[in-house]
This record gives sequence, structure tokens and C-alpha cells, in this order.
Amino acid sequence: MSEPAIAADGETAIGDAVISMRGARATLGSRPVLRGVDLTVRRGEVVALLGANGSGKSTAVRSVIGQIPLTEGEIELFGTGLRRFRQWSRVGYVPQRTTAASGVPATVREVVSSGRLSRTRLGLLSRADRAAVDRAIALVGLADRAKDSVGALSGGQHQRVLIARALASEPKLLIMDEPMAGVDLASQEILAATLRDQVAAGTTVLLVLHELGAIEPLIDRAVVLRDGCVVHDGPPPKAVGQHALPGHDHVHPHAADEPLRTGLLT
Ligand SMILES: Nc1ncnc2c1ncn2[C@@H]1O[C@H](COP(=O)(O)OP(=O)(O)OP(=O)(O)O)[C@@H](O)[C@H]1O
Repeated sequence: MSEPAIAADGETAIGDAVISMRGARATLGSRPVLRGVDLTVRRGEVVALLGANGSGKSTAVRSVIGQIPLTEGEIELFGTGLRRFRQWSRVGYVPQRTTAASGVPATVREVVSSGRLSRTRLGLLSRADRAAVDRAIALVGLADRAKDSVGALSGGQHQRVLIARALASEPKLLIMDEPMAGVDLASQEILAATLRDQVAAGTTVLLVLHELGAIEPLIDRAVVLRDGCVVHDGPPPKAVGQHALPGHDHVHPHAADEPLRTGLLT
């Protein structure tokens, strides 16, 4: 692959790959979970990674951030091979939420501040760092809860804290694993608005989603995985009828003439 062009501001030029995954294979236990995945996300794009339970979505994004090693294939972030990539403050990651609240007795501000550490020297937050933390907390609508323990928050508010933590480093690339899962409607609307602001500011976004829901209008492209392989890479599939209802765990894609088979149903 050719070297990406470098714009005057030192960023990769518009249209260049921020995430480039080629021929990715990964195994968990003895199970091949990624079986040759190609995934490119260009600067400024919002890409949804869709697919049925167990199709490999979380494994793909966790490989992108170096949490799961590939057995074959290559990953580049901002044009740099993952092994040499060090600029983690440019990447915000929101993991799949497993519990409503963590057992750690930390306040909202403490958790969000931890997302800023990659920007600091020796882990000391400057006045500008603290301002960025407060901005991230305000973005997700939790300014009045900054001193509260995260344990006292609802599931949706907890998810907003995790997103504020990812935003605290003012990342150029935001990767979120099912950000809307188990989140109440009010929090979903706040999250959709937060994401809209990030996209408007030019942030590149990769989202693992079960359904497109409130963020559908923001999505440029959808990549659908099935059994660890890409079965669709193109316009987001449209949810129609019953399948547009919240809680429905898959999406029917419909092309003009013939339904597009993404394998989400089987
Ligand atoms: N540690 C592990 N050891 C063995 N298999 C695993 C492990 N972790 C996950 N798996 C399996 O790997 C497959 C892919 O998991 P992954 O979490 O990437 O799927 P997913 O598409 O994100 O699914 P979901 O929508 O349920 O989050 C699943 O079948 C899962 O059971």
C-alpha cells in the first residue's frame, strides 16, 4: 500500500485510511473468530460494524486497538503499523459495557480524567487538561453529576461516563462497541447528539452496532460480518417494518430490486 499523503497540519490527508485492516485472522481459544477481514475507515468517515451475535464484531475492534493479536494479516492506524503505533491519545475507545456500574468507588470526574492521562506528562493534569475533562463531562450532559460516584449512576449515565472518558483526550478516531446497548432513551438521545457534534468536528468513527437506531443518519457506510468474514461493505442497510422496532436484534437490508443478503438473519 502506498504511503498516505501528509497534510500541512501533519494529519493524514482527507480520504486516507485512519484504520486499515487487511486479511485479519484471529483465534479465541481454538475458535477462528476473524477469518480474513478487510476493513478500511477513512478520515472523517462514520462506519458501522454490524452482524449477528458472535460474528466477530468486538473481536475486530479489539484487534484494531491491539487487545487481541492477529494470527495473520495487518492493521495500520493513521498509516502506521499497529506494532509501531504510539499515538494512543488520538484514539478514543468505548468498550462493550458488561455491567451497569463498576465496583470501583470513583467519581465521574476521576473516571473521565483517566481518559486524559495519555495526553499528560507524568500523569499530572494541567489546567488545560482539567478543562478538557470538564468539557467531555458537559458534552454527555453530566456536569451536575461530576462529583458523584459512578456507582450511583444509572446504566445509561454510566455509559455516558465511558464515552466522556473516551472524549477526554479529544481523539481523532472514536471506536465504540455497542454504545447504545442497554441505554435508556434519554441517554440514547444525548449520546446521538454527542456523536453528531464529534462527526461535525471531523472525528472519524467506527461503531459496533446491533441496530442503527438514532444514529442511522450519521452513518456513511456499513460493514457486515458473518462468521468472521465481511459479507457487505457499502451503504447502511435500511431497517423496515417490524425490524425497525427498538430491541429487534437484527436488520433487514433492502436494495432497490432485491433484498441484500447480509446474513444478519441466519
Ligand atoms: N475468550 C474466548 N474464547 C473462546 N471464544 C470466545 C472468547 N471470546 C469470545 N469468543 C467467541 O468468539 C465469537 C466472536 O465473539 P465477538 O464478541 O467478537 O462477537 P460479536 O460479533 O461482537 O458478538 P456480540 O454481538 O455478541 O457482542 C463468539 O462466538 C464468542 O463466543
